Amino acid sequence: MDGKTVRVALLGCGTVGSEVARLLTEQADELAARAGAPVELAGIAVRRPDKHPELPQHLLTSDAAALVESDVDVIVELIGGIEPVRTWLLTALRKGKSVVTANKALLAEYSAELSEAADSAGADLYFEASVAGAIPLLRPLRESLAGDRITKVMGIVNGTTNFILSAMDSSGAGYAETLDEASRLGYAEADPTADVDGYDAASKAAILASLAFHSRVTASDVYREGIANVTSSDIAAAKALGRTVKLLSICERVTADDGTESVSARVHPVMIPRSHPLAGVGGAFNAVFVEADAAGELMFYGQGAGGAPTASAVLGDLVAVARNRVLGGRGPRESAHAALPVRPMGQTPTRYHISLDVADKPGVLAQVAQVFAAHEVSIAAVRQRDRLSTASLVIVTHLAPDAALRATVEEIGKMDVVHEVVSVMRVEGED
Ligand SMILES: NC(=O)C1=CN([C@@H]2O[C@H](COP(=O)(O)OP(=O)(O)OC[C@H]3O[C@@H](n4cnc5c(N)ncnc54)[C@H](O)[C@@H]3O)[C@@H](O)[C@H]2O)C=CC1
Ligand SMILES: N[C@@H](CC=O)C(=O)O
Ligand code: NA
Repeated sequence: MDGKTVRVALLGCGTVGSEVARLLTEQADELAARAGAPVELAGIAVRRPDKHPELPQHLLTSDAAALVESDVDVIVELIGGIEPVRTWLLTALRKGKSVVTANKALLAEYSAELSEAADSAGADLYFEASVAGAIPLLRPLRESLAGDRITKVMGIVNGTTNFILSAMDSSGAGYAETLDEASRLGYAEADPTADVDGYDAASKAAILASLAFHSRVTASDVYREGIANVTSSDIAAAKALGRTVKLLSICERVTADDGTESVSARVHPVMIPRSHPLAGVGGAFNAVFVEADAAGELMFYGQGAGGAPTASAVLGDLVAVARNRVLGGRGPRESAHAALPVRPMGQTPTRYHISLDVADKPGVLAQVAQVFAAHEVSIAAVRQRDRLSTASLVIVTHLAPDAALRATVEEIGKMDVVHEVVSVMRVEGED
């Protein structure tokens, strides 16, 4: 062992923090060998020390701010949320302490400020656990693909919603009971509306788009729809067409006709063919496709949530920052030099699947088709099935600006011949 001991402060000891504490203790010798110096857990900030008889009592404190200011080299932040964590981490970075965090909500809004603080003091800011849990994804984007031009990053990055959608699809299980189960298993956020309303996936999309396109994309730049409005009708409509419903984060480099580039970053439910590789990603697993000019298509797959998988990514970062300190170097800095603007959702090209119950009489299909034509939306496929007095009409469009598709759906919903708009959902993964 050649370096001096790296002293670590752990902030938060819940689902992920408790696994980090366990692995740090159990694997101390291995971690020291990999880092080049002993990695010592110097203190653990918890809200109520008396509630943690399982932890070494001499390490516990309820004063996280004081622990941050104490003689430690690295802060591992696993509390979550914006404040007071943001202030503590800025203080730590400005004093040259390195930070490892899984806090996507914080990074998606304040990564510029945090990175500047890290740069000015020569400290490291690592956050592999913040997106897709255990899956090595951010370091491949930041480092392995630094020589390529990434065009798209698309995937399932929220374990809780994937767990719920998989259950709805396979067993028809209810939404609320499946969400409770996801919380019990440690997948859901402290406030699970962050998962089901798509905020968590939007934060992750912001982090992914920023890294992939060397730009600054914040969570508020990301178009967001969660799964709260996904109904059993949507699931059934998808099944009837050999598709399934997934909540995807989609980050794309969009090139306009005049050659100018922008970034589209969005989170919403989509229908994808059952044959698509993302369709088979079940439970709390995550999977992300990356497309790059030279590399072509890459797929990253693994456990995206849960204590131990997330702790794996945290410890990987911890070894990296400890090694950097031992060797006297730093990891890669934030790279936002391309500064691409964010394209509004309305101008982003998407495709829709629309299921309608319409009056079963001549000319209805032509009337519906006229509305599409009026909005310059071209239809890729139509399927009609007659029932007693109504017909079911399923329409899949070609790519069109999302605003035009929305306007089409709104107008169709108002037509007298349309009895019900049964399901409307964007489509991905088809030619
Ligand atoms: N659970 C998961 O699967 C994943 C979680 N994350 C992120 O990791 C972070 C931690 O998540 P979990 O462990 O799931 O949350 P958790 O809610 O289980 O743990 C957070 C802990 O922080 C403690 N805490 C709150 N305020 C504190 C304070 N002022 N001082 C000391 N402790 C305080 C809470 O009492 C709780 O024990 C969050 O940022 C979350 O978004 C990231 C990837 C996956
Ligand atoms: N709540 C998140 C946890 C991991 O980031 C999820 O469900 O994916
Ligand atoms: Na990860």
